[in-house]
Amino acid sequence: MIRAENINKSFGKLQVLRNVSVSLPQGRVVAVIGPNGSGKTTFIKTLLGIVVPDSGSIYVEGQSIANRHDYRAQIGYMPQIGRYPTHLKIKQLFDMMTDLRKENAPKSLDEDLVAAFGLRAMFEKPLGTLSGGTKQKVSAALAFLFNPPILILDEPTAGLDPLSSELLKEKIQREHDNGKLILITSHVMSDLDELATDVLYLQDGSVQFYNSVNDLKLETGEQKLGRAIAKTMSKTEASSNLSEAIKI
Ligand SMILES: Nc1ncnc2c1ncn2[C@@H]1O[C@H](COP(=O)(O)OP(=O)(O)OP(=O)(O)O)[C@@H](O)[C@H]1O
Repeated sequence: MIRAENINKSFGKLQVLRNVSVSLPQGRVVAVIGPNGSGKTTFIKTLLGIVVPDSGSIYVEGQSIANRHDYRAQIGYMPQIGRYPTHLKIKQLFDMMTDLRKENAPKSLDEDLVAAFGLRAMFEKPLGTLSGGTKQKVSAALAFLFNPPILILDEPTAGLDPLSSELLKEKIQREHDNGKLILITSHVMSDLDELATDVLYLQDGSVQFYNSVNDLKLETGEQKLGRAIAKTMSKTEASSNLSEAIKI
């Protein structure tokens, strides 16, 4: 469970997150969506402690993350672009990560994705020589490796071939069935339609809405998530235009 309270973040004059407050419970797959530059990755990075908010608080399993790092062991993170030391081989990266986690690593590693993606056959390849998609596979396999209760996946299927994308979605679904909290940012609506239980929509750094997928579909009468979101957005815009008009 993650709770964010009144998160604000600016980079110079640009305010990227505005009073973001949300509760993200275990057992949900929350799609974090919004236009390019709306603050999705920045929000995710505040949860991971990579970006420190200017104000507001974040709690993981009820405990504030301020000035702590140990909570990170509960989160598996797949970045939008994995940047790894180029000379390191895949095997060395996995060994290094396992070594770093030694004290709080689980008894058995989750190597489902290592097997599904056939990564073992590439273990001796230096990371700098890998294709973009293969690097994505390494990032995905690492995110799931320590069986964390929370997964944060930034554009997980971008750059993956169709089969690998399906394998990753099947894995996400299995971990959802295991009761994990999974946050996904993606612009691929069909993927989110298959996976998400909830939608957190950010625009200009503010939460426009945070609803369950079922409610969004019921309220709009739309069966497809993309259409349900578009309809919800047009209602939100219409109501904000109306309130602007009333002010005038
Ligand atoms: N470290 C930084 N320094 C300055 N500006 C930043 C930094 N990180 C992000 N920004 C700016 O903050 C805004 C939000 O960026 P962010 O990456 O969070 O958006 P996003 O919603 O994830 O976008 P996309 O859909 O394109 O991935 C952008 O205008 C971006 O240029």
